[in-house]
Amino acid sequence: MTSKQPKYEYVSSAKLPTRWGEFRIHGFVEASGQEHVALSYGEWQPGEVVPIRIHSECLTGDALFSTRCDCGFQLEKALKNIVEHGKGVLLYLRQEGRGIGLLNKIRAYNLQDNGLDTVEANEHLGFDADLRSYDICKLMLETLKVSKVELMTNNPKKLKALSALGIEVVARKPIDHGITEDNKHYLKTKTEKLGHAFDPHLLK
Ligand SMILES: Nc1nc2c(ncn2[C@@H]2O[C@H](COP(=O)(O)OP(=O)(O)OP(=O)(O)O)[C@@H](O)[C@H]2O)c(=O)[nH]1
Ligand SMILES: [Zn+2]
Repeated sequence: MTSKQPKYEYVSSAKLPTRWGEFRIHGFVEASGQEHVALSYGEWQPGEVVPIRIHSECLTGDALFSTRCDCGFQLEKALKNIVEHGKGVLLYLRQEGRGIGLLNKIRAYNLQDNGLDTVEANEHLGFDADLRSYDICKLMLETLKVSKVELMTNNPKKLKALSALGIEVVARKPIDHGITEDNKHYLKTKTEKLGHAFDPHLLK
């Protein structure tokens, strides 16, 4: 008899107090060994619409205060929104650099310092513009008993990916927070080439 190994595993959870309130952190691991975490706040009934953010790892923006991108600002805003709303989930996916990894992202930044845009830089290095997968979100949300969501994002790919996984996306909440002179060009490129829904007035 053959038994199919689960592709992902839920490992454990613990309290995670933050500057904005006390979350719970949940650990997940993929068969490849890649680790991810989810932060949950508050409680909900089965079938209730829960505000969520799917955030891809950005060490430079999330932890090192970089203003080259909007990631750190969005992360902080998402956690604040969740606490203000009284409930919600942050899925923190460890797919740094849109899936190319930290050191390749630094290579891509170097190319951008020399004139390429964020998409051209990825392509110059031999990668697609965006290598991320959102498949693990299904297990993470199932584990947290979330089936209907309001998604904080400007990225249409995340909406499509969740719907394809059978998660009902009831609404999109824009998260256009953290636009700086350092990241305007990057955000414009994401709007023009990757389909992000940014209000063009904000990027002038
Ligand atoms: N390859 C590459 N990755 C980048 C660059 N700048 C930021 N990133 C990565 O882009 C990802 C941004 O992820 P998210 O915060 O989920 O943002 P998003 O896909 O733009 O979608 P929303 O913020 O939800 O609208 C992170 O993994 C960053 O590390 C870059 O110039 N090149
Ligand atoms: Zn970033």
